[in-house]
Amino acid sequence: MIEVEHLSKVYGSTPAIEDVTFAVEPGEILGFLGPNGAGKTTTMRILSGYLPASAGTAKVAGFEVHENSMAVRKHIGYLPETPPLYTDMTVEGFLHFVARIKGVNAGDRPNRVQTAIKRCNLTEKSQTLIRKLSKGYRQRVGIAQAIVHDPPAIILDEPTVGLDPRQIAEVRSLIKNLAGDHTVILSTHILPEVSMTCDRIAIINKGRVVATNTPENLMAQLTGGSGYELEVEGDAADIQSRLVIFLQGLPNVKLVEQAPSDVPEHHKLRVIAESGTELVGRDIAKTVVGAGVGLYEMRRSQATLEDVFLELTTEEKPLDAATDLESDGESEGEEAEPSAGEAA
Ligand SMILES: Nc1ncnc2c1ncn2[C@@H]1O[C@H](COP(=O)(O)OP(=O)(O)OP(=O)(O)O)[C@@H](O)[C@H]1O
Repeated sequence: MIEVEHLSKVYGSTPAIEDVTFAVEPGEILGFLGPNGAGKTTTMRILSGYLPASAGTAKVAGFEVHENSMAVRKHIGYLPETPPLYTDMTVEGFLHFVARIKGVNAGDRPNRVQTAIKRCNLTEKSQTLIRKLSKGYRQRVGIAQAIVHDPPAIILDEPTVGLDPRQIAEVRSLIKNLAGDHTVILSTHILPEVSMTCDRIAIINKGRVVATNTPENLMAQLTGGSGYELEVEGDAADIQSRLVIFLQGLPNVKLVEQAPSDVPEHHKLRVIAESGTELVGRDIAKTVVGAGVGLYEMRRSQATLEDVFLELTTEEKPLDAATDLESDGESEGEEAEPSAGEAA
């Protein structure tokens, strides 16, 4: 449904994205995750047909975004970071207006507008002027304008920014309900957002896609993934010379790390599994006891999405072959300012 190949964008002499490649399957929700300034908005604006790329291609529903930008706008719903709303219109009036400019037939418009209003829980506000709405309701109108023409692909740039926790939960469940019938790309730098909402994640850092995979696979591939955390009691020299060495000799153990502890004789260890393998907890417990060390506590630890994100965006360390990696790309392009009225 969405295919991006070797896409680059340069603003003046500043590269914003370089050689970005990924695909989104029909009905899938892809989380586009990256720190501030990573290039998420730039990629989304190119995909929506509002910004020309400097190099590479992007196709939505089979249409090349630059060559067929009008067709793309009909097949895509776009919610920019700041929804462009005509605040002197009522919710329903604005959605009729957007439906018209998106090419929905006059006969179909009332039905499409009512469907978008219902899906976004806007029924009680449908006759309210947009300027009188709270931020949460405005965001829902932003999503309603993105789906009113029933596009197969929807692109949402930071859809929950500035919302309160209840509104965030509502917007997330709305997005989940859109999947299946629609292909969704959701940009965010909020980690729980992607793990709760998305089927797959593309992590972008400094303009490059550094990983694309399911959240589970990313966590499984992470170096220093799953393992056990131990709290043990004993002489520091014994821990170092015996226990750590014994633990390191167990099958599938990649590394044994020692964390600082405030209490003397009380030590915290982390036993980390080789990528893609599991450790046997019973063997670890036996090893501790066999080394003559007291075992206070032992619990499984799993790499979190935050670990993955920090590892990939702090050091730009690529994952293994199951992850899409991008190579260098060169491009040139023009300066572009965000255009007004992107939704419309
Ligand atoms: N109109 C512009 N002119 C010049 N440089 C720009 C322009 N828009 C973005 N950039 C630069 O391009 C890079 C990518 O910006 P972009 O807005 O795409 O990142 P982002 O991942 O969406 O960030 P954020 O999460 O902060 O919105 C940044 O270095 C930014 O400063």
